[in-house]
Amino acid sequence: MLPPSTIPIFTSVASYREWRRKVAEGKQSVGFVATMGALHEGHLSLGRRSLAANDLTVLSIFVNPAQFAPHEDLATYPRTLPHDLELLSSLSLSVEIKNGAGQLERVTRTPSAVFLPTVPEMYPAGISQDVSEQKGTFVDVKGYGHQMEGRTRPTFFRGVATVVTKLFNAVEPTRTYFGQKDIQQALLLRRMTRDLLLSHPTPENLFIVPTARDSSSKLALSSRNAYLTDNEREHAAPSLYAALQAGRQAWDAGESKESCVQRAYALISETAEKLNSVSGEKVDLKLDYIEMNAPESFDVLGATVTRQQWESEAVQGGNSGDGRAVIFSGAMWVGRTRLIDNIILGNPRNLGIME
Ligand SMILES: Nc1ncnc2c1ncn2[C@@H]1O[C@H](COP(=O)(O)OP(=O)(O)OP(=O)(O)O)[C@@H](O)[C@H]1O
Ligand SMILES: CC(C)(CO)[C@@H](O)C(=O)[O-]
Ligand code: BAL
Repeated sequence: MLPPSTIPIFTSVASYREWRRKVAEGKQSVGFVATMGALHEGHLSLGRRSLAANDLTVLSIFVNPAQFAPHEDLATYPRTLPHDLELLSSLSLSVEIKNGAGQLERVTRTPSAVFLPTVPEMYPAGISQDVSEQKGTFVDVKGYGHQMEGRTRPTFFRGVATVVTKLFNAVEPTRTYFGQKDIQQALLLRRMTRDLLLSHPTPENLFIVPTARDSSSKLALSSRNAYLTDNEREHAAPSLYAALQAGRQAWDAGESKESCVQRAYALISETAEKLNSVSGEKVDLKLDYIEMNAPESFDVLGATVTRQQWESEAVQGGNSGDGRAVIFSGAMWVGRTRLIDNIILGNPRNLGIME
């Protein structure tokens, strides 16, 4: 039984498509936000971007087994559907639009539909989390899924690209919105839409929305933050963003990549030492990686590269010269919770990140 919702919920591709067909007759634009639920302000910020630019907004909630490795947290991933639906019911945005007579009119937009498919609906042939057992059709964005997050989660992007292709095929969005928090995911999906010649959405219509953060600690909002204890959330988790900021300062001051990464490492080590020297609840803080990567290839920057060298090097496709962007990202374990975060060194607009 589904919890009550003021927004229509579609649990099958067929029922969604029937609704979508009627919408298409009215030639209305459809904005789409894909989520795994346990919604928070980060998801809502994506929703608002969609409401601002589209006649209709569809959100999906689907915890995709294919992107979790067998040892990962699929079973315990937070599932909070009633609360998610409440949040979506109170999501609205007042926008000015041109009416049929060409006059400006103020209207209030709210989400139009929630796509809430079951696992068999998304994987009719079944799905194993073990890639060696999988059969059928999968989408692999070759060459872009093994760096950064892909080093620790080698099958993650295959699972993401596969499910997002299915979601795009089902939802047929005009525009779609992904979060900068998962920057590799967003850039890889944009590449996928280009490589697969998708029309719903086109690559230009895949938008990347800046990371929503806790207003005081600056911790990136994330569904998995629900795993954190109060102590971990307050004292340990914010050190990842602080470490990235320390590295940024060094980059801006002209230090080499290696030195920037070391400064970031140092900040996390100091935090870990401090936490372990005070009595009380033990906080187990372990860095997975902190690295700088080129946004076009995800290649790791050379150890001696400085900002000046990076900006003076020519690259194809707009991301060169002043403000040439670098992805500075990291992942860290706080107890049993794996957190990720990133900042863009240089101009985020060079990567098509919204303001
Ligand atoms: N803090 C955030 N700011 C902006 N976008 C976000 C934020 N957190 C998640 N998103 C985006 O919301 C979309 C759905 O993400 P998802 O449902 O996995 O949430 P999540 O908080 O990233 O969960 P997890 O803890 O599993 O990483 C993705 O495009 C993701 O990048
Ligand atoms: C894009 C996505 C919804 C695919 O399952 C997921 O990876 C996420 O929530 O970021
Ligand atoms: N937001 C990314 C989803 C995942 O970690 O599985």
